[in-house]
Amino acid sequence: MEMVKPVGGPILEVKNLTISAPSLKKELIKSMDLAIQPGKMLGLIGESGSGKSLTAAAILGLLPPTLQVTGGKITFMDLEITALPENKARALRGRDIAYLSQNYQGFFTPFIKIGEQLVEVIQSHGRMKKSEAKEKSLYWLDKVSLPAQRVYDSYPYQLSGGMLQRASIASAIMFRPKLIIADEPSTALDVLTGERILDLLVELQQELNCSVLLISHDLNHIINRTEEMAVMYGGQIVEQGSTAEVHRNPVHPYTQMLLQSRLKLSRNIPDRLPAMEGEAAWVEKSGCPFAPRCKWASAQCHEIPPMSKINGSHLVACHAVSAERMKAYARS
Ligand SMILES: Nc1ncnc2c1ncn2[C@@H]1O[C@H](COP(=O)(O)OP(=O)(O)OP(=O)(O)O)[C@@H](O)[C@H]1O
Repeated sequence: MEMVKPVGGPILEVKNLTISAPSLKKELIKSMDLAIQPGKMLGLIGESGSGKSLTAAAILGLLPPTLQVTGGKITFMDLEITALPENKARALRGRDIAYLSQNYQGFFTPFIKIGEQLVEVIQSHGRMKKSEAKEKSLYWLDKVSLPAQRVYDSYPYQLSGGMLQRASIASAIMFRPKLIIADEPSTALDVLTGERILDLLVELQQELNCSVLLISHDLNHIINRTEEMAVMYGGQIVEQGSTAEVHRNPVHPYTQMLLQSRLKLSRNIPDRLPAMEGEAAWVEKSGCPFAPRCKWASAQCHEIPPMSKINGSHLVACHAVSAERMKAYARS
């Protein structure tokens, strides 16, 4: 499939995307706008149930049959993914768009050696002799800092969690994808192994010069590793912009709450961290999704707030952000 990258434009653009569950008469993602620039890492953060994985599934063309895209579109390079027939979407997945999930245990079939599985993946995407496919597999296993030959000859159950996640990364990047969707790739690992996996992802992104959508519920991961970030609540993006700017100047009350409840290294550690009040399931159905947990909520919040520009690429959807406050941010 020939694709042309729009000059100067994003590699992936999600425009006004709405995903619905018709049987439940419910919109799970509402009017979402998101763009990832070539060679950049964008972090998507939100509590459980906010819609991060559904966004990933829609980009991959893998929404369950009970859900539908009922508005908007997703464009990758110059292709409208949301309008692609399944065979074309399948050709895109695993080749131009790679997917990494937290479920590395389920990535490989248990009783087939890793090497055999990698060779099969390579051969399924094009003609290549087995010996060449083996060489390619060993190259990428080595690239993710694994003892290549040993892992190639191992069954999945013979590897540790961190090694398996590295092997799944090798499999995902073997075709030098233009976009990697990493959905909580470190969540199921211990803290240090998880950090190393994220470091590896950043290294590979720079080496391959590809774009990454890093999905996480851990704000530290997003702040430490991404250039742009988007904050999701109840199926909507409530704030987005450069990570440094959103970190320095969080404007949406939800982003502020997330940042306040973050664990930081400090000499003066408080006895108790400020807890985030309420539950992620408290979502306003027809207005600002965060209204039920927001201390600034007013009657106006029964309507969906438009995205307003704070400065540069920094955008926020909040009625409580007054014009004066925006001007003050723009001046700071
Ligand atoms: N097949 C489905 N049918 C109906 N509702 C669904 C379906 N899949 C997901 N949902 C709902 O859509 C919302 C978003 O789910 P999603 O899995 O995208 O959340 P998430 O932010 O990825 O959460 P987590 O961090 O726990 O994975 C949730 O309320 C979830 O219950």
